Amino acid sequence: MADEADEALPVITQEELARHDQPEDCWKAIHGKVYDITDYLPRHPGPPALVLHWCGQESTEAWETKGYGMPHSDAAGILLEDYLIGILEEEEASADRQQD
Ligand code: HEM
Repeated sequence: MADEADEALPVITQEELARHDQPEDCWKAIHGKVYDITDYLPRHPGPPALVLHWCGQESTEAWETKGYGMPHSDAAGILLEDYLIGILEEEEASADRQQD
Protein backbone atom coordinates (compact mmCIF):
# COMPACT_ATOMS: atom_id res chain seq x y z
CA MET A 1 0.00 0.00 0.00
CA ALA A 2 1.36 3.42 -0.94
CA ASP A 3 1.34 5.86 1.95
CA GLU A 4 1.40 9.65 1.63
CA ALA A 5 5.19 9.81 1.64
CA ASP A 6 5.38 7.32 -1.25
CA GLU A 7 2.92 9.36 -3.31
CA ALA A 8 5.21 12.39 -3.13
CA LEU A 9 8.04 10.44 -4.77
CA PRO A 10 8.62 10.58 -8.54
CA VAL A 11 7.49 7.66 -10.68
CA ILE A 12 10.52 6.18 -12.46
CA THR A 13 10.12 4.28 -15.72
CA GLN A 14 11.77 0.93 -16.46
CA GLU A 15 13.77 2.73 -19.18
CA GLU A 16 15.08 5.31 -16.70
CA LEU A 17 15.98 2.58 -14.20
CA ALA A 18 17.93 0.73 -16.89
CA ARG A 19 20.10 3.80 -17.57
CA HIS A 20 21.60 3.59 -14.05
CA ASP A 21 23.47 0.32 -14.43
CA GLN A 22 27.02 1.30 -13.51
CA PRO A 23 29.03 1.06 -10.26
CA GLU A 24 29.29 4.87 -10.21
CA ASP A 25 25.55 5.26 -10.90
CA CYS A 26 23.59 2.29 -9.57
CA TRP A 27 19.81 2.22 -9.13
CA LYS A 28 17.83 -0.86 -8.16
CA ALA A 29 14.09 -1.55 -8.01
CA ILE A 30 13.00 -3.63 -5.02
CA HIS A 31 9.35 -4.34 -4.18
CA GLY A 32 8.14 -1.59 -6.53
CA LYS A 33 10.41 1.15 -5.19
CA VAL A 34 13.59 2.54 -6.74
CA TYR A 35 16.77 3.04 -4.74
CA ASP A 36 19.96 4.88 -5.71
CA ILE A 37 22.48 2.74 -3.83
CA THR A 38 25.62 4.16 -5.49
CA ASP A 39 26.94 5.59 -2.22
CA TYR A 40 26.30 2.35 -0.36
CA LEU A 41 28.10 0.02 -2.80
CA PRO A 42 31.62 0.45 -1.31
CA ARG A 43 30.24 -0.50 2.11
CA HIS A 44 28.20 -3.52 1.03
CA PRO A 45 29.42 -6.68 2.80
CA GLY A 46 28.58 -9.12 -0.03
CA PRO A 47 30.70 -9.96 -3.09
CA PRO A 48 30.89 -6.81 -5.32
CA ALA A 49 30.28 -8.68 -8.58
CA LEU A 50 27.05 -10.17 -7.23
CA VAL A 51 25.71 -6.82 -6.06
CA LEU A 52 26.83 -4.83 -9.12
CA HIS A 53 25.15 -7.31 -11.46
CA TRP A 54 21.75 -5.91 -10.41
CA CYS A 55 22.42 -2.20 -11.02
CA GLY A 56 19.74 -0.82 -13.38
CA GLN A 57 17.46 -3.80 -12.84
CA GLU A 58 14.40 -5.03 -11.02
CA SER A 59 16.21 -6.72 -8.10
CA THR A 60 13.51 -7.93 -5.70
CA GLU A 61 14.44 -11.58 -6.00
CA ALA A 62 18.17 -10.84 -5.56
CA TRP A 63 17.35 -8.73 -2.49
CA GLU A 64 15.20 -11.51 -1.04
CA THR A 65 17.73 -14.29 -1.66
CA LYS A 66 21.19 -12.61 -1.54
CA GLY A 67 22.05 -15.13 -4.27
CA TYR A 68 21.93 -18.12 -1.89
CA GLY A 69 18.37 -18.25 -0.59
CA MET A 70 18.49 -16.05 2.52
CA PRO A 71 16.70 -12.68 2.74
CA HIS A 72 18.48 -9.56 3.96
CA SER A 73 18.05 -8.72 7.65
CA ASP A 74 15.49 -6.23 8.94
CA ALA A 75 18.43 -3.90 9.66
CA ALA A 76 19.43 -4.05 5.98
CA GLY A 77 15.83 -3.17 5.05
CA ILE A 78 15.92 -0.08 7.28
CA LEU A 79 19.25 0.94 5.75
CA LEU A 80 17.80 0.47 2.26
CA GLU A 81 15.08 3.06 2.91
CA ASP A 82 17.78 5.77 3.22
CA TYR A 83 18.42 5.35 -0.52
CA LEU A 84 14.80 5.57 -1.70
CA ILE A 85 14.40 7.93 -4.68
CA GLY A 86 11.15 6.92 -6.39
CA ILE A 87 8.39 4.50 -7.28
CA LEU A 88 8.86 2.09 -10.19
CA GLU A 89 6.35 2.60 -12.99
CA GLU A 90 4.21 -0.51 -13.42
CA GLU A 91 4.39 -2.43 -16.69
CA GLU A 92 0.70 -1.69 -17.46
CA ALA A 93 1.27 2.05 -17.07
CA SER A 94 4.18 1.80 -19.49
CA ALA A 95 1.98 0.00 -22.04
CA ASP A 96 -0.77 2.64 -21.66
CA ARG A 97 1.68 5.44 -22.33
CA GLN A 98 2.86 3.83 -25.57
CA GLN A 99 -0.75 3.73 -26.86
CA ASP A 100 -1.24 7.50 -26.34
C1 HEM B 1 19.90 -6.60 -4.79
C2 HEM B 1 21.09 -7.13 -4.86
C3 HEM B 1 21.85 -7.57 -3.63
C4 HEM B 1 22.43 -8.79 -3.45
C5 HEM B 1 22.46 -9.94 -4.45
C6 HEM B 1 23.02 -8.79 -2.12
C7 HEM B 1 23.76 -9.86 -1.60
C8 HEM B 1 24.33 -9.87 -0.35
C9 HEM B 1 25.25 -10.87 0.15
C10 HEM B 1 25.75 -12.09 -0.65
C11 HEM B 1 25.58 -10.53 1.40
C12 HEM B 1 26.63 -11.24 2.30
C13 HEM B 1 26.16 -12.52 2.88
C14 HEM B 1 25.21 -12.30 4.03
O1 HEM B 1 25.43 -11.42 4.87
O2 HEM B 1 24.20 -13.01 4.07
C15 HEM B 1 24.85 -9.33 1.74
C16 HEM B 1 24.84 -8.73 2.97
C17 HEM B 1 24.25 -7.49 3.25
N1 HEM B 1 23.65 -6.66 2.34
FE1 HEM B 1 23.21 -7.11 0.44
N2 HEM B 1 22.78 -7.60 -1.52
C18 HEM B 1 22.08 -6.80 -2.40
C19 HEM B 1 21.67 -5.51 -2.18
C20 HEM B 1 21.80 -4.82 -0.99
C21 HEM B 1 21.35 -3.46 -0.76
C22 HEM B 1 20.67 -2.60 -1.82
C23 HEM B 1 21.61 -3.16 0.55
C24 HEM B 1 21.35 -1.89 1.34
C25 HEM B 1 21.31 -0.68 0.82
C26 HEM B 1 22.24 -4.32 1.15
C27 HEM B 1 22.64 -4.44 2.45
C28 HEM B 1 23.25 -5.53 3.01
C29 HEM B 1 23.58 -5.67 4.43
C30 HEM B 1 23.32 -4.63 5.52
C31 HEM B 1 24.19 -6.91 4.58
C32 HEM B 1 24.67 -7.57 5.91
C33 HEM B 1 23.79 -8.79 6.24
C34 HEM B 1 22.30 -8.43 6.43
O3 HEM B 1 22.02 -7.47 7.14
O4 HEM B 1 21.42 -9.14 5.86
N3 HEM B 1 22.35 -5.30 0.18
N4 HEM B 1 24.12 -8.93 0.64
